[in-house]
Amino acid sequence: MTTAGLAEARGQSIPPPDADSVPGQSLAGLLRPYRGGFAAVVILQVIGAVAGLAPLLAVVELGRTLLAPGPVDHGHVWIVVVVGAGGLFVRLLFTAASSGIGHIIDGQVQLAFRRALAARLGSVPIGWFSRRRTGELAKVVGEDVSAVHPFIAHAPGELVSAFVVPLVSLVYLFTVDWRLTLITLIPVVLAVALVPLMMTPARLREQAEFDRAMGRISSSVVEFVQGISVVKAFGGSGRVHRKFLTATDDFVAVFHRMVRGLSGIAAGMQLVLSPPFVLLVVLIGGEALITAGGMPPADLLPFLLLGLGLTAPVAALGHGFDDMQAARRAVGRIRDVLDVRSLPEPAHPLTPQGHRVELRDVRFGYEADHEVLRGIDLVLEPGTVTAVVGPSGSGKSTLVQLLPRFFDPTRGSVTLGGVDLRELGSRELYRRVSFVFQDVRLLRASVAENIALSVPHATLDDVMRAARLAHVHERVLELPRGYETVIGEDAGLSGGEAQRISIARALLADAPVLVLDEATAFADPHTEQAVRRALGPVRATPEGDRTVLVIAHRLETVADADTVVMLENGSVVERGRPDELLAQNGRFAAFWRSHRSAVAEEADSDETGTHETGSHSGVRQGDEPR
Ligand SMILES: Nc1ncnc2c1ncn2[C@@H]1O[C@H](COP(=O)(O)OP(=O)(O)OP(=O)(O)O)[C@@H](O)[C@H]1O
Repeated sequence: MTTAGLAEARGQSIPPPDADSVPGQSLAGLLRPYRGGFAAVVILQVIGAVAGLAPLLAVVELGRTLLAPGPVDHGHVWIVVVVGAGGLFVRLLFTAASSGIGHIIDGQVQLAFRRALAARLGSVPIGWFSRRRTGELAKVVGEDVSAVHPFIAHAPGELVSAFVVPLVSLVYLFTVDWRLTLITLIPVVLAVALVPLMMTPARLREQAEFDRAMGRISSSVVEFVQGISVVKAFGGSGRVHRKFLTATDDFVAVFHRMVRGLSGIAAGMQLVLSPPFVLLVVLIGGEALITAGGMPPADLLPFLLLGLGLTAPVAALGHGFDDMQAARRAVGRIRDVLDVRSLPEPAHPLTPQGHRVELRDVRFGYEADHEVLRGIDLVLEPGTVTAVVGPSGSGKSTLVQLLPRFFDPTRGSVTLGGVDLRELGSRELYRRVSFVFQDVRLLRASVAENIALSVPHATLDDVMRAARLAHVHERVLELPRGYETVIGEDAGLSGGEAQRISIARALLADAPVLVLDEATAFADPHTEQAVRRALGPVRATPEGDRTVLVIAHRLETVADADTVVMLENGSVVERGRPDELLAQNGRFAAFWRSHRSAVAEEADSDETGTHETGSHSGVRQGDEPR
């Protein structure tokens, strides 16, 4: 059973979000409210960029005035100096304002992204989490959202200024001398001409190989880190280490190939955009025009000063390219999460009558072309325990997860008290259905809070009563701060203890429908008693007899069940009372016999001391409460 325990904690405790609080927003939709802000950033940046030309033009004008024959016009010089200084001041003021607004918008956009992601994560099917690692989701909400920073805070302003300044300069230079302007553009034209050479199929193939080689390194590191205990215990470190070395060697080869292909073009680009080359072109062209074309020497000055700025757009496109690529990939991952379909909430929720559970021709597959449940018909009567048994992979976990609506069936329906679960509000659903699965998730909160997740107003007496029923009270009292002990901080719990806390949680919730996956990994006597307590004989709840569905692993649970359902390959192959099924000597009887001999063998090996306890498997403790 793989379902994230996060789901368990959520299902029993955190109120599901209201349907209308879940925004079905796309990225464009999220950015729409900031259109005005982006416009302000761009306008302020344009004004700042244009004003920034004033000091340069002032220098040009000063040069011309001072170099002109005849007496110097001091009044004119002063005006030019003041205009230049004023331009500089305006530039600083407006670009600072533009950058400030850009950063404020960035903060707001990041907050909006994180809120949208949180809302979406709160509304996706709980089962969706089972296929994702917590770290992967934390990366999307944390790092990936932060990675949009250059995209939102810097790109609009920087790009605008990188294009506006050369454009205005060009217009001005054309008015001075159109011939030298065209000559000054030669480096830009050469640089642009080199760009297609970076995009040839061979270069793109090398880029793709580079990405793949990076991916191989990352996955070999992840494999090593995640499986470090298994790798160490089973001596596989050599193999994993070799895999890492091969991945890095591969990467070096791919990187060399890519650099060899690109280096000539990149060097050429650097050369033509470099200030010495630009100045050389301007000087050679200017000199030719002065001597042969009759251009006044003072007119060379603006080209020397402004010519260097003309290459800025090309440089700007290259500069920050990696950041922008990273931001694009991050935005893609954010969009993937925002695009996950929410579990629809009914517009007009219905109220179930009683808590009879019925599955009618239920079909379900995680992938479209592979059905895991193939037409299940099942009725769970109140006051009865139904045990699901079957070989590994037969679909037991998938089946029971449909009751707390981890997924909706792809065909057929699951009803509770005559109401399709899809017509039931999720608050109502989790009030009526509680579950204890193997993958227990305890929050980094006190023991009392962990038990009272689903009933936040429960008194300490209620909590202790539930803990006693779940046979964990004595153990809690031994913890450093009793019920106030913060799990994962003040103390850790064994797998069985965590399982019992989770059972106490379900017992306190006292929901009329209980779904339980009996964990054999924590088969200590206390946990077994807790499971037995959860299954009965105290089956009555304030709302009538409890309906229980259990994935049974222990023979006692199977024998005590009212009904046994034998699953094979996603279909019910036998069902009935356990003794009757045994008497029929069919599939269940065969399964029972092989199970019993396996248990006997295990007991023998226990006696010889070779039994594995697996005490911590499937338990995550000390997660931050949400
Ligand atoms: N999250 C998932 N994504 C894709 N396939 C899944 C997922 N969870 C289970 N499956 C597949 O669905 C099938 C049924 O799995 P399920 O866990 O329901 O069986 P099970 O009877 O509970 O097995 P076990 O007793 O080993 O826990 C298996 O083939 C499994 O690989």
